[in-house]
Amino acid sequence: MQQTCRYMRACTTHRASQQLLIAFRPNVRSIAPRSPITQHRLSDLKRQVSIDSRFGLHTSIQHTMPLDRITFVTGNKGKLAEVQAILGSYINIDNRDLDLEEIQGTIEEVSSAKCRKAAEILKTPVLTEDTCLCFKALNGLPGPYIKWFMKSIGHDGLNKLLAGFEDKSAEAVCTFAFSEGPGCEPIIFQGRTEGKIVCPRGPSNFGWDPIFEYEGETYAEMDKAKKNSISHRYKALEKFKQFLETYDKQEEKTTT
Ligand SMILES: O=c1nc[nH]c2c1ncn2[C@H]1C[C@H](O)[C@@H](COP(=O)(O)OP(=O)(O)OP(=O)(O)O)O1
Ligand SMILES: [Mg+2]
Repeated sequence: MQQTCRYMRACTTHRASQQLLIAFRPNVRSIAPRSPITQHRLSDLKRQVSIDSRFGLHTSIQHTMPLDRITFVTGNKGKLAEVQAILGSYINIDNRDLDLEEIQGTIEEVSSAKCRKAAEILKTPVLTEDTCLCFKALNGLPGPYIKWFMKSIGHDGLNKLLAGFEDKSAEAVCTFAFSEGPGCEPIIFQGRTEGKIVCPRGPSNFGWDPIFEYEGETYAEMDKAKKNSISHRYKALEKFKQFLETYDKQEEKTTT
């Protein structure tokens, strides 16, 4: 289902500013569905906003911006192909490859930081993604640092990391972050698939696919449609799709 919203978006996460805008402009709606707006008296709101403006908080209104397309920011062709296959019939996907800094931290922190930066640069709704591969025997490492491990030690080295452990189980974790634009706090959608680390089997055209086995088949051995129906990425995108549908309904309700 594609979305065609015909109202303006108030690009602010500040609750009082949202309420004030809605009071004055019937065609302005909050863009922060996760933060319910409480009913304040308008005078209180005005006072709060003027107090806030002394501290430099400000509200920007973007022009009508239908959420019928989204920019997926990634330099990874494998990710892009899967996102297009899973999400392409729900929303139009543009791709940009930006060299975004990936900070150290929890999965959610890394993903949110990437998304905030992308929204600031592109000034448009953005989707970013960060993938982790977590070995149980190593307490979740390499986790978000899997890209650097892959580059330096490859499939063979990743297998050797687990040589001294009985437990070869691993979890693939996919974390999407969506922001509606600069200053809009990212919303996180995560999917996890459990598998185990094995010697490489199948074509080597996407990262660690050949060494991640799920129910007897590596991701690389699987037919693409099958991977896209059980993968960490699929599970995360299912949550994002639900969000898009809920969001669409909320917006329809507020425009009638
Ligand atoms: O389904 C997957 N199957 C196999 N390998 C995968 C998968 N998904 C990501 N990968 C690899 C790519 C990169 O080596 C690392 C994640 O690092 P990550 O920073 O998220 O990806 P990236 O830098 O290639 O692209 P981006 O521009 O979106 O940050 O795991
Ligand atoms: Mg990356």
